[in-house]
Amino acid sequence: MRHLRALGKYFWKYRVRLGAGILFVVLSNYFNVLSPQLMRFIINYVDNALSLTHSRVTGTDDGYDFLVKKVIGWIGVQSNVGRVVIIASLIILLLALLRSFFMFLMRQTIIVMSRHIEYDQKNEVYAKYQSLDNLFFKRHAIGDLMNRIAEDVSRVRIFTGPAIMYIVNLVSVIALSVFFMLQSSKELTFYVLIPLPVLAIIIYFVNSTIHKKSERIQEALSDLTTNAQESYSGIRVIKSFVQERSMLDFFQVNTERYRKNAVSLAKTEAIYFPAINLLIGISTLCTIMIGGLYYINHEHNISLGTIVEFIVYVNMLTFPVSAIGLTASMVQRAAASQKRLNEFLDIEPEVKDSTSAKDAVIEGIVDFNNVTFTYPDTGITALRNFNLHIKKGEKIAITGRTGSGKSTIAQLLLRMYNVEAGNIELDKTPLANLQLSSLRQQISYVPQDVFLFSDTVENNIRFGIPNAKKEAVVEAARIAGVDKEIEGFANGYDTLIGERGVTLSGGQKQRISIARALIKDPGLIIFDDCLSAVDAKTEKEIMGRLNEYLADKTAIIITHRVFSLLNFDRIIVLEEGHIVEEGTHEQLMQIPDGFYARLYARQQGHTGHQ
Ligand SMILES: Nc1ncnc2c1ncn2[C@@H]1O[C@H](COP(=O)(O)OP(=O)(O)OP(=O)(O)O)[C@@H](O)[C@H]1O
Repeated sequence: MRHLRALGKYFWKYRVRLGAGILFVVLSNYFNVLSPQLMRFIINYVDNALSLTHSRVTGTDDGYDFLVKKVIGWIGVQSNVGRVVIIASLIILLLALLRSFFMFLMRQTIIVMSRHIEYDQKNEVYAKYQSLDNLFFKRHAIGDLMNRIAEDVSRVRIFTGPAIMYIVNLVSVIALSVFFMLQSSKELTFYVLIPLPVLAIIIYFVNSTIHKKSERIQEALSDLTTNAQESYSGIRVIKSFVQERSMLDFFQVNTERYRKNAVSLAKTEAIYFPAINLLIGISTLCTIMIGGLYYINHEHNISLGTIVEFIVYVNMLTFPVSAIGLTASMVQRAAASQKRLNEFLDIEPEVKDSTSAKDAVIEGIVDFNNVTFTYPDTGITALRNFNLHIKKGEKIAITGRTGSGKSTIAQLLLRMYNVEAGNIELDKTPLANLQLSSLRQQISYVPQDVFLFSDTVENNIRFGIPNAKKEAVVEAARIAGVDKEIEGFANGYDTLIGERGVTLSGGQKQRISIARALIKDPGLIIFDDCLSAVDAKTEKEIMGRLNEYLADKTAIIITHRVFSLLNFDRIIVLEEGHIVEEGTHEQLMQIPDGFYARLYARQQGHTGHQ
């Protein structure tokens, strides 16, 4: 429960709505509890008037609300019994209308408030995601992250909306009806309420069972969703490896678990409502039986009207009391969800701006000084005492075996992680002293694994510069060597990419992603093996155009293909996180049995005929 305290700021923000909502709930219940009193009046009045019971009616004006007293005073002057009945009935109808009107207002305030809070919370969670670093995303599964923004926030909304409404309703309906019951007859109230503690105990136990079972269902459902999600995204692999059957079997194991839990929950719920109805029925029975006996024996001022009044009160309590269990589980679930949200919102990203971080124009001087870096999640040391100094405008190529630490250099330059030992400087300023947004905005990075959004080609290219002109988009596409293909699409640059649009080839995706980086026109550019999916001839052409574009820029190109690196100022060969060969193409070719020379010879053999 204490976790829900975090919602205090939202309740404060929407205090007017909340306050009005609570008032409307109370008012709607107030008008609701007046009608049984009028019923008592009508029955007693008729009973009296017809003298059916030889003037045994007693207590007719006891315990009425002052408003009811006023109404009775007003209609009591009528001489005709039929008119009194009709007018009183019309007033009961009016009370029902008033009640409904305030119920309408209560939904308009409390439920609307809950939607506002939901909106604010979703934005808060999303903003937090954006501020977190790579490490967080490595440690959490996508499904789990999705759940926070969808499932947890909506469970909390069920608390801020319906649950709060039910709680206020329950408290006010019990308080008001018990108050008027006591006004009417203390003795009868006592007997009518006897079953209630039993009811509360049953509700408590059955509800906690329901809660546990619902949690299990939720877990099973979450596994099921993750399972389905993976199958959809990996459908091509599943089909090509002919694993449909085993995936289906696996899915069925999950659905079976879900079914078992759901059936078990349905069985428990099947006991819940009949049990509540039985106890409420017992209350009604007590009213009729004990009230009847009092009435027959002229005891405790009980009239026929009082008995009817109590029956209506008992029925009035049925729904709110039977909703106790549901409300309690809404609160429990919301508390569990809010706990998860609080834990998440309290996470401090390891990579963040220091107070002294400044916004500076990056020229492109790079220094790695004795950098050692170990990935915190895997414990793999990707760079060891790594030193690299790049002058402004220099073009550096990095090659080396897979896993030798090439991509890590890019990740560290973008400050996706903090280094463990040593330091990295840009333009002779330690990375930690540069504002993260400024740093990342001024470095153009093309990652190894391309990601394009389900949007148009044009918007994907201008992603980093949302207001870039169309000409700039086209120019970036031209340098990246993908303009002709885009123009060949039926909708050109407006072609939609992704699930609802065209499926691009790996090479096309890579080049659009390059265009996205080029449009930023930065001082420092990093390409991480981003031409691996294009053929050697296209790569050479693109490299040719890039050379022009890169003239005054610092560039780091990570690649496994070395034949197009001839013009590079320096080529670096990495092995297990440190440099093993370094120099120009000519210099590296001189190293007998060197990694570069062998790689070059091998690739020349493959590409010589192209
Ligand atoms: N995000 C990560 N979390 C944990 N370990 C990682 C991560 N990225 C890389 N590693 C590990 O760090 C080492 C260096 O990886 P890196 O990606 O820098 O190599 P690479 O030379 O770029 O390889 P490739 O040529 O295959 O892209 C590898 O052993 C890899 O398993």
